[in-house]
Amino acid sequence: MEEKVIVCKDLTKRFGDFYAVNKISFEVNKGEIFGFLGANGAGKTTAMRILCGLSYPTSGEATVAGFNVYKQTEAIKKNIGYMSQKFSLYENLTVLENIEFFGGVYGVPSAEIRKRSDNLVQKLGLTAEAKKLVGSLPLGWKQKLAFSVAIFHQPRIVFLDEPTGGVDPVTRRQFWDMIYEAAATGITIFVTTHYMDEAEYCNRVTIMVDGKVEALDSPANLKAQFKANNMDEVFYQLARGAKRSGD
Ligand SMILES: Nc1ncnc2c1ncn2[C@@H]1O[C@H](COP(=O)(O)OP(=O)(O)OP(=O)(O)O)[C@@H](O)[C@H]1O
Repeated sequence: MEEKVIVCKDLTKRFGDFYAVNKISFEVNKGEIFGFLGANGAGKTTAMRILCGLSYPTSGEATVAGFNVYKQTEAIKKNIGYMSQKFSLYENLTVLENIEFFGGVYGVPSAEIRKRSDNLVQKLGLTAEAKKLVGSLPLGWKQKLAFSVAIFHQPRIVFLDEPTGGVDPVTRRQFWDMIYEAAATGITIFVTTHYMDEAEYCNRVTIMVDGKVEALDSPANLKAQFKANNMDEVFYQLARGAKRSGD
């Protein structure tokens, strides 16, 4: 049987009488690339924050890497990586200093950090930039480095919140190669995106509308189910009925 690394059952988050996340249920398998889609305000960030151990649900159940989102948030944080377009690296530290800093935060021993960081800058083709400030790198490189840093401690799951926002298509493609490589090593990828071509790269995709999971399947099955040529059409069919407007 496939190992489930995220299990959610009727997970709900209420702010006053507003249901930001409304009884969502799904399971994510080990090594899976799980896309989490929805229009602005659908509830993706709220759900993701709960799964990262940063916020408590109002009701429902969830475990992440086997740990309970109500009682074991510290254990969850140790077993995940997180990256978002907004929260990235320290611009005023060099490439190597960022790797050292975040490696340390995530509890990787110093000798191991040194060993792995050399390999990493080499693999990224950043050897010449290793001692340059991250602020001086192009956005695409920053995002690739941020992803590498987010999985530096070899977490069970990495949460990516719109990781490729604003990045050009070629670099996005390279970014996805890195995602595939990480998934092949057994790291589970939980990713939100607004790019529908990226949805096609996921093993399975969830589409949230107004706090609820309206669809969950592989891109191929979703396209068949909605008689659509691409994920853009699937998304449009589901999201056009949304009550919550974007910001
Ligand atoms: N702390 C809060 N208090 C009240 N309402 C909130 C709070 N956090 C989020 N919301 C509301 O919950 C809804 C879902 O927000 P959320 O940020 O999870 O959506 P999202 O799907 O991540 O959207 P986006 O793509 O814009 O980030 C929104 O209507 C938002 O205004």
